Amino acid sequence: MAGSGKTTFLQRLNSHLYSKHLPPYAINLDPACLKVPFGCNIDIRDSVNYKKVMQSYNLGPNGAIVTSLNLFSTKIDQVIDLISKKLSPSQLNEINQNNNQNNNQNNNQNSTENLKHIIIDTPGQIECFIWSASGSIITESFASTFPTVIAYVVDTPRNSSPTTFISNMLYACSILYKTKLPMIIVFNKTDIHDSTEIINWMTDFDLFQSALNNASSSNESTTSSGYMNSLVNSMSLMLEEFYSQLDVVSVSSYTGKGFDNVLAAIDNKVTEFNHYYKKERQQIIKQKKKDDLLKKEKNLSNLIKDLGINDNHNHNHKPEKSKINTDSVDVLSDYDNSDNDENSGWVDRDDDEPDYSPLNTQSTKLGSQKSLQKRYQDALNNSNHSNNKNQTEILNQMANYISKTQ
Ligand SMILES: Nc1nc2c(ncn2[C@@H]2O[C@H](COP(=O)(O)OP(=O)(O)OP(=O)(O)O)[C@@H](O)[C@H]2O)c(=O)[nH]1
Repeated sequence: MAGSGKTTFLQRLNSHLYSKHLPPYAINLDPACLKVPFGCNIDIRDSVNYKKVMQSYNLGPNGAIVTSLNLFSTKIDQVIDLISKKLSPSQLNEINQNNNQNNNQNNNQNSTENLKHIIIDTPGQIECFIWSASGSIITESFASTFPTVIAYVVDTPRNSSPTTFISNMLYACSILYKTKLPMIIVFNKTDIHDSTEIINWMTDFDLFQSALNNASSSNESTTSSGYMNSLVNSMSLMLEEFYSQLDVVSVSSYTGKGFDNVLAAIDNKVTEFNHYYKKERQQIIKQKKKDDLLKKEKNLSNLIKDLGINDNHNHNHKPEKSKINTDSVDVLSDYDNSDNDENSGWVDRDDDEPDYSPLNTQSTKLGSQKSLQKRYQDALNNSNHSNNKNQTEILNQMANYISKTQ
């Protein structure tokens, strides 16, 4: 939340880690801030000029933050590479094993650094980072390479009213479900307001309700208080499930109180990330790869159709009967007279319609980039235009171009 003390919190966390001889890798992603009060390894302001973005694209402050982040996100792979180079070989091995990759393994055998924490400051406006495309790209890139934890910094004095508290928790809830990453709620500024009562609201519904009643009775002039109370009450009940997924810490970035608890909570959430979240992420990435391949397959079919060349891929698409295991499950088609019925219940496709059936999607036809390349070549070889040397050459060039760009 804007002004909750994120930058001050990171400044204190940075110095706390230094005092423990665990210097972090610090990144600033807020292009609009005037000054970063801690030493940054990567600062978005070094690569993007926020004021120029505003002028060049004729944007307001928030639009310029989003555009600056968009520009920066195009280089996020380089950022990840740079950080990977700071990792020790054993850390890198662990990451590569977890990600089933072998690349980068030998790049930094000489690295003696033992980097344990990467801290990232983000713009305060939720819509600029969490709900923007570049924000998703940046968080996804980090989360698919390193264990990633979100610290949601709450301005404790400003959240002493139950209504503001619930609105803030709804914000946090939306971030948790959007990013699908483990989250720590950090109650900041406890040097000016104690957070114990607010934290108790998260576990004790009666306490929260009496605080809400007290607040509304002291503010009787508000005509909508009845509606507001019942809404806030139901929301607090709804958020119970959300609270159970959180680690909560109270800190003062001003005095430095509570930062050992922050480190303990981070360790706890990293373990949680490795146990639960990573599996889910890998599933998502796998599904995304499958969807991408399907999309490429569809685009290829459309291209081949547009070029007017023959593609044997879409013919003979009916699955072989022997491949369908009908022994274990009774299906309607069991009652069909399959000998008399030519199609055995399979609907004929148009000649030019690509086959997206599950059987086909799992086959080797969609298995790799190579198979797509082969399909181009086969289609070109079968082309009616094969006699025309020039045209085939052009088609070959196009096929090469497309396979490179995919
Ligand atoms: N008393 C007190 N003040 C704090 C604490 N943490 C931050 N502040 C003050 O809160 C104000 C906002 O802090 P920032 O760190 O700039 O907040 P931010 O969330 O990074 O702000 P944006 O990036 O603009 O959203 C500053 O005046 C800080 O000095 C704290 O623990 N105690």
